[in-house]
Amino acid sequence: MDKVKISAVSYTNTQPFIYGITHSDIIDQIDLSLDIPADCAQKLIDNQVDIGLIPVAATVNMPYWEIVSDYCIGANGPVNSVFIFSNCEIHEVKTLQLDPESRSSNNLARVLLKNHWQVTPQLIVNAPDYAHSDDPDTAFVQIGDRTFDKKGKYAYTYDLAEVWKEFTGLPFVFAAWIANKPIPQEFTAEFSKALKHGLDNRKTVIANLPARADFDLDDYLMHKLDFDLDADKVKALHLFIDYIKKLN
Ligand SMILES: C=C(O[C@@H]1C=C(C(=O)O)C=C[C@H]1O)C(=O)O
Repeated sequence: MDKVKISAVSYTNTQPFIYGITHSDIIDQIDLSLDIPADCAQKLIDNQVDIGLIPVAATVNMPYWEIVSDYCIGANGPVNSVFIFSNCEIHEVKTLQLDPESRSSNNLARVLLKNHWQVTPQLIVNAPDYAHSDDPDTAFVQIGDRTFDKKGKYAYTYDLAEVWKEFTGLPFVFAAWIANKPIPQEFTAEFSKALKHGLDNRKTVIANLPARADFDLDDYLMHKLDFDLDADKVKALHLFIDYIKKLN
């Protein structure tokens, strides 16, 4: 059988899954690549891979997709790695610079700005520096490890999973394991077991990560991230997709 091609997110949030996959026999059946979230999505859309840990917002452009496994990159309340940082209070924002590596959080920011905060800033997709502007009315979507040392560096900080929870009462799913074609059940069952193995060994994963003085990796991987794709998260995923479709 050909190997199953899989693209996973190259950030710290995915390290438990990578540990589980690479410490299970299923690794012999997998051709694994690590990519930024936007590229995970593009590879799945372009059929360069069969399964991706892709930003759920990217499913909006896919003719066929199915969820693989009961695991995801989610949060039930603050996630501590997905923010709008801003030079001004959120209601004053005139320009929003998007994060080029994101698909879900850029859309989550737009959904919350429109429906929760009720402001409609101009969007900048390819800012010269996505993380910086001297303009006093500019805000920035930022995700992943690049945010770990950023809190306190901007005048205002908004954790987008926390604001989504205030807005909907629900957890949030940033990325899920999604296939662009039907995957044999024998494979998905073993793949799920490998993912669970990684989650069960998070303490080992954390011990193996380079320690950081500026970020609590244990709190992030054990508490802030919520990896279980439970019924509330599936509900949130579909609600989010509905909001995205109503954006324009
Ligand atoms: C929690 C996070 O979730 C992520 C956010 C994503 C996005 O905005 O498209 C995609 C994958 C996840 O890595 C994060 O990266 O900090």
